[in-house]
Amino acid sequence: MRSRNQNENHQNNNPPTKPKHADLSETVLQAKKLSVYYGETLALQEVSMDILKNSVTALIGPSGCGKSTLIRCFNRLNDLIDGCRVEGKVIYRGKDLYGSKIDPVAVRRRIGMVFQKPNPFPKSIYENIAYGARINGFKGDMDELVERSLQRAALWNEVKDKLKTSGLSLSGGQQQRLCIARAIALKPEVVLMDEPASSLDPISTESVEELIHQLKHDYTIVIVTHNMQQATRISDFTAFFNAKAGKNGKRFGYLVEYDKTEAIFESPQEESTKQYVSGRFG
Ligand SMILES: Nc1ncnc2c1ncn2[C@@H]1O[C@H](COP(=O)(O)OP(=O)(O)OP(=O)(O)O)[C@@H](O)[C@H]1O
Repeated sequence: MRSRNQNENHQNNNPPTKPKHADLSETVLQAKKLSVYYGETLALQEVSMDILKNSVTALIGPSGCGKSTLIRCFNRLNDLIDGCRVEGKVIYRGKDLYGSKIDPVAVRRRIGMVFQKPNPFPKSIYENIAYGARINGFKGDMDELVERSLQRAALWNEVKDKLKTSGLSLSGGQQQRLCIARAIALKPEVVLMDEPASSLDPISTESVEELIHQLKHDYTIVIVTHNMQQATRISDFTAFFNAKAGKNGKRFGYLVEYDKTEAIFESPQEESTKQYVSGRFG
């Protein structure tokens, strides 16, 4: 637990981990002194934070402070980036996801990802859900899984009469809900979302936000967003990241402050958080 007097000049020697007033919640994911390098360049320094079950945690901060880098660590997507190296740990269900015996594909089944731009497969709406389930060995009633996943993603009523048409024929907002349906069909415990509404119009954004709000009853959600109103609307906890130059002059990201969302926006403890959430920088 962070001290309210902690000074960010401490350079994360004693970083915040749990948001305040959240001690009773169960920790699902835990970053422990997590640093990420691209080649020799430090991108993110020693992040320690707990992600709490059945909550929405927003990662906010100026461009380049490492939000996407961090969220990709939570399901080992950074493995797919050449030259990306991770130090420290990500603990999920008592195991370090970066341990030698961990299968990253299995990790991504439990910890799904929804990206900024909707990326449905060039297949039918039905197959967008069924394909992933099938290759992951699903043997149950596929029609039922497709319907349930689309229901859960608040898309069923709009697509139930055209399940055979291409997922690419849907609007941007519908495509993003299809991608969310595809992610939850695999029954993940955690859903990571990297700016899931930033390419959507306001009405589609509202429906995706409403969906996120509902999904947290069954899933744990971590979302990167540049939209601070969105963070206040949908998240329970907010982590503010910033970037600064190291001795070599290169900038790296670090966690400044992590707390309940209302505390971050109404009574932030760090000056840079205050400036960021009031729109004075970034
Ligand atoms: N694939 C990559 N290869 C090399 N460097 C990268 C790569 N991805 C990110 N970086 C660098 O890592 C740092 C953090 O980038 P990242 O995209 O994680 O920040 P961000 O906070 O998500 O930014 P934004 O808000 O602009 O999306 C930046 O300096 C960026 O240039």
